[in-house]
Amino acid sequence: MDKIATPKRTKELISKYNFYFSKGLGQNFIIDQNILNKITSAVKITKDTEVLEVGPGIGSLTQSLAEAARRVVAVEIDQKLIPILKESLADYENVEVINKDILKVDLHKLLEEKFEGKEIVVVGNLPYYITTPIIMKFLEEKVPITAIVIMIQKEVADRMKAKAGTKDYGALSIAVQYYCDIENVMIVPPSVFIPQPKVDSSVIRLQLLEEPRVKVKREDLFFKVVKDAFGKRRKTLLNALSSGELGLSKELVRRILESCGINEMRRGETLSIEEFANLSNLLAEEL
Ligand SMILES: C[S@@+](CC[C@H](N)C(=O)[O-])C[C@H]1O[C@@H](n2cnc3c(N)ncnc32)[C@H](O)[C@@H]1O
Repeated sequence: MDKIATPKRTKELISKYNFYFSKGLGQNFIIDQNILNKITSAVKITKDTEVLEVGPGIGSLTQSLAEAARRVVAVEIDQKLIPILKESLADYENVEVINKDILKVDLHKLLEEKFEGKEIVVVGNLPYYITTPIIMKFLEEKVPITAIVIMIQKEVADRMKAKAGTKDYGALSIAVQYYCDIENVMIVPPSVFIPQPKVDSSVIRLQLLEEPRVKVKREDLFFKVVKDAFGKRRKTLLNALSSGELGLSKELVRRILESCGINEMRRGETLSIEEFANLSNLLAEEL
């Protein structure tokens, strides 16, 4: 079948199958082939590239990916889309569609079963209601992937990229920057989707680092310190860390901050990822 990313072809397919959009599943389909071409080129496909696509919808992006990549496995939760995908992807022998919730998939098993594993890239115009859980699942489970190329709400992309001391900087910035380098691909207006979302979207490429950006003694502790520090943004570090889930005493927090050379009156949002690592490493020795 020829390319379906035009308003006319998309509407034809949707009406042929009596498909109705589910807002709850974050369904906004791209109807502009140029955008799909740019996403596909951001995947930086080589002869070894295998793609795991999250949420193929009616298969518009899947078509472009399948033309360039060695293999595409697309995981779609909505059973109503499966017959449409069968039709739109009928000509692509290197595509497999799996009708599952990506959050419930055993990713290591899936990758092992479906791919050769030389270079796996996760790609998706993600359902916005679960963007962060999806990305964090891939990162935290340490799935052997090279990169993640995703379209997400611009506001969420801004938070991922944010640097210390800015208003967007938070636990999400640290979590993503701990595992990845982040590259901007483009900003996408609502007009290229049906139905149109209310906000701008961003396409970004997360390039997985070979080693996390900073060395930490205990990863769980590092992320707990980050969580507590940002939990109460208006509090000083001393107060935030001594009233957080870690249950640390003021005396201990004061001593650790002093050993790290961090002023206790600073707020979590001013600490760099290196400072958080330093702090959690000293704490690891005391707990
Ligand atoms: C924003 S749409 C993108 C559709 C298509 N890739 C495009 O760009 O036109 C998000 C897609 O993710 C699917 N989806 C939502 N939640 C999902 C989940 N938990 N697992 C897998 N797919 C999901 C939706 O049904 C929808 O098809």
